[in-house]
Amino acid sequence: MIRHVVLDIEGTTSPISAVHEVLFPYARARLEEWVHRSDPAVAHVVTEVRGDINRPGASLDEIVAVLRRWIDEDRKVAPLKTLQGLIWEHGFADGELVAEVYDDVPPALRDWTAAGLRCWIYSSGSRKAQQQWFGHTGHGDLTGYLSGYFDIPSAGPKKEAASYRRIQEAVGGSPDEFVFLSDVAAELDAAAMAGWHTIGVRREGAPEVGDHRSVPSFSDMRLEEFVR
Ligand SMILES: CSCCC(=O)C(=O)COP(=O)(O)O
Ligand SMILES: [Mg+2]
Repeated sequence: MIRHVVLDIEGTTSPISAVHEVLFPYARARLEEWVHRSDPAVAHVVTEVRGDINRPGASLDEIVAVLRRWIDEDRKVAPLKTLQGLIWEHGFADGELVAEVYDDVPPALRDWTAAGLRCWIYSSGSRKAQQQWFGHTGHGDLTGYLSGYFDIPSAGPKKEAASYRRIQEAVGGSPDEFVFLSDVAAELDAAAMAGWHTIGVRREGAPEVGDHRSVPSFSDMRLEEFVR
């Protein structure tokens, strides 16, 4: 029986454009100023970037250039995601950023949690970013429906089966109690390899998701199919 619904963000709960055309440019425009801040969390990010590029002596200007390139290439790497999360946190607090979630997401979260399912987020965005995102949506604060958040540092990359096993171990329960919803076939493949149920979410115009059962929106998922 399904007990845990694990959700991807970009392309699943939220439009890809909300991440790529709003969040990414917001962080990109502020990177330079942030990298030069004397803040221990930022210093940790800088050290991690230097390690990732194997250049312990890289200047801050070089770090900024690397981070900008990673944003442009949509690289899902931990130091970039951590720094983006720090920058976005301020944007949400100031009211400059509001998270866009599809209209069908809040009622589905409400219905699933009311039926006893636990809902979790697994995204490449940092946990801080995920919490800010669901705390500041155009539909209000949705964090009350969420049991927890997983990101690259806490679970691992989304296209590796081991990451889903780590989430399952952290949450508890057997693999067949988990269902993962995502728009990316390789992520669904990895979850299926870990023994999870999978549902492809194909928002308008989205590509196919291989052999996984798919739905165009959360409203098209009948709860009884989950809890049977
Ligand atoms: C709102 S969290 C930030 C989303 C993000 O940075 C990202 O890269 C989206 O990755 P996902 O794993 O949700 O596709
Ligand atoms: Mg996605």
